[in-house]
Amino acid sequence: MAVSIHPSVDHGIKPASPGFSGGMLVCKCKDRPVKVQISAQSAHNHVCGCTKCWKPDGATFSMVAVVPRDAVKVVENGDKLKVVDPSAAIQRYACTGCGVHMYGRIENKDHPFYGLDFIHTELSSQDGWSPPEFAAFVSSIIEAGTPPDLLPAIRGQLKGMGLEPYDCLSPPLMDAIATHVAKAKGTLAA
Ligand SMILES: N[C@@H](CCC(=O)N[C@@H](CS)C(=O)NCC(=O)O)C(=O)O
Ligand SMILES: [Zn+2]
Ligand SMILES: [Zn+2]
Repeated sequence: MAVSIHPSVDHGIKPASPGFSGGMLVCKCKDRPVKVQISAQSAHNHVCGCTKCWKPDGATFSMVAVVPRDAVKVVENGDKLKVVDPSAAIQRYACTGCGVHMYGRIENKDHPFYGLDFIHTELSSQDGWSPPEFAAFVSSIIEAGTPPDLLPAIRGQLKGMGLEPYDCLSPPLMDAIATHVAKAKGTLAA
């Protein structure tokens, strides 16, 4: 039986709208919801199976994308936000009322993804965000409680949806990380 990958992809993946330039992320609190204004189209959207990324109820994967950090502005009820794990590379700001992660920020200037914030575009009622392109950290769903013997079928399900499964990030993103590291070490090919 097919699992729910994520509610935003289970019934088809919506395409990006040309010229789309952002929207409002809203948490799930009825009272005083946290609102975060995003003033850019998302990039590198993907589903992530890791245990750290926020997943809606019933979903096996999170859906997560990046935007430039200066395109992220907390506009309402930011007093409800708290960093989930201050020791993580990505500081995930979660609503203390409903538990939803509103954005994730990297403060380490040497990190390959410094300057990009992580967001869950499903928290916005606007259509037109860039769609997920691949599935990351697929094997990590086992750590979150998925039976290991379901993995071959889940990888097949992801492929059938056009979300190529990887057990880390996609090859272009892994190459970008390695290029950053090689530059820092002085080993990048000329
Ligand atoms: N197997 C681990 C993988 C965690 C992991 O490395 N997640 C990736 C993808 S979001 C990452 O970049 N994490 C950095 C961080 O959480 O700060 C888990 O599921 O907890
Ligand atoms: Zn909330
Ligand atoms: Zn993740």
